[in-house]
Amino acid sequence: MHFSNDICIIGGAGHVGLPLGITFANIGKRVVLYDVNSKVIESIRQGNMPFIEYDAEPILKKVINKTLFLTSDINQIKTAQYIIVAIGTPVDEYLNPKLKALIDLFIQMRPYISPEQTIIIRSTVYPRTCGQILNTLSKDASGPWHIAYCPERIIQGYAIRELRELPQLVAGLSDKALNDASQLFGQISPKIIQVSIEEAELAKLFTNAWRYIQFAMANQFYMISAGFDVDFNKVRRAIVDGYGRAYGLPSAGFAAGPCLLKDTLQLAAFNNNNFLLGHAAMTVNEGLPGFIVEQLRAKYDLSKKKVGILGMTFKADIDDTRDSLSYKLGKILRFYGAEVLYSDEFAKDPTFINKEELVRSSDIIIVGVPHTAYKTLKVPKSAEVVDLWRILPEGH
Ligand SMILES: NC(=O)C1=CN([C@@H]2O[C@H](COP(=O)(O)OP(=O)(O)OC[C@H]3O[C@@H](n4cnc5c(N)ncnc54)[C@H](O)[C@@H]3O)[C@@H](O)[C@H]2O)C=CC1
Ligand SMILES: CC(=O)N[C@@H]1[C@@H](OP(=O)(O)OP(=O)(O)OC[C@H]2O[C@@H](n3ccc(=O)[nH]c3=O)[C@H](O)[C@@H]2O)O[C@H](C(=O)O)[C@@H](O)[C@@H]1O
Repeated sequence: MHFSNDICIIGGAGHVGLPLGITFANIGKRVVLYDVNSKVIESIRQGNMPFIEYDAEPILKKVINKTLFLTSDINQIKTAQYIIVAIGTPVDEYLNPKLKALIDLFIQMRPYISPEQTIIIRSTVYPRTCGQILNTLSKDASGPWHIAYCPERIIQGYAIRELRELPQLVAGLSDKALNDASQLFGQISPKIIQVSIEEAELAKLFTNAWRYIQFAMANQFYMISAGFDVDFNKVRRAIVDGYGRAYGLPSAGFAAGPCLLKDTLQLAAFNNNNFLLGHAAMTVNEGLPGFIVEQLRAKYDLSKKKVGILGMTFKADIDDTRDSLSYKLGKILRFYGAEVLYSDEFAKDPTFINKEELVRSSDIIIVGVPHTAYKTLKVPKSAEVVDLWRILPEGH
């Protein structure tokens, strides 16, 4: 069968789908990005990245309407040899994985796909989801379907570089799926690591849970140090100095975003909520804003204070506010009557003020996220500063 396109990415306007599409289009593949968000599609068509992904926009401008195309017409998925699925896979308000959207997508796709196509799941999935998708597609005795799982492992903001640097885990529910997906990703990844579907599903979740737990470790140490009136950063520096076994100890700070917590919870749900370390990490990381507020409350009547939060995104030097802990911090401060000011270098919001104004008008300044621009920000000596990341200049 002849396909007029090489790849169709479902969820192609998202943080995972778009940089991946740009990367394949840049090596000459004909890529169609299919997404339900037609407003964002239009903007990408004009060559504009809808969010920060370093180094992506110049390549987007080069490939758009040449090898990279956008559509909100589901019919287009018929046209591609490979279908890559990169839609979101969140947990719900009861901390359970929301599987329905992904399964429903396959039910919706079913009339437009054929067994000649290779389907690659890129989203992070709850274990055994890939098998369920195969069952869903095979219900009417059609097939055989070729489904691969190739989890995305980039960190947001640096996908263009990391897609070329990171080894790619590849698993298949058929030999053809495994070979096709390995062949495709072999063209952009330096190394293909073939594993079983179950191994790949767990590998992805273990990676994120492991990172989340590491950050929780640092945050717990920070809280113990603070309760003891000791500077955790100094302790950390002393620990890692010349002591290789401790190099992996991160600094303390808000560990948040759309992936680490949600993937830790997916793993917990899969293991019948028997994941003590994962749940403990959630308690520690999600408890950090409250801990900071309690420390401040021990010193001040917050109802008489203006508190400024520097950095509203979920991590440094990007514009994504999804699941950022800075908002939770703001909410708790307001609960205790503080007047709260927000500022960010990248996220746009008409209620935010600029960083200079924020530091000028706040009694207490808390760094939510260590944007590089804060390295040279002059903070009045009179202000109380909470800077877990130690990003502000020394001696404020
Ligand atoms: N953001 C990241 O850096 C990473 C995310 N992941 C995983 O990748 C997956 C996607 O995450 P993000 O890209 O961050 O999400 P996102 O929300 O940025 O992108 C998802 C895209 O899918 C579209 N979409 C949703 N339902 C659709 C449907 N039925 N048909 C067509 N398009 C649809 C949305 O409009 C959106 O543009 C998740 O499973 C996530 O855990 C994995 C590694 C890194
Ligand atoms: C194990 C791992 O490194 N996971 C990555 C993570 O990427 P993500 O874009 O969420 O960024 P991240 O740099 O890990 O940051 C997540 C959170 O951790 C915080 N953070 C980061 C570095 C640090 O030393 N301390 C810290 O607390 C950040 O501020 C942020 O709130 O989640 C991605 C995902 O699955 O979405 C995954 O592909 C990435 O590889």
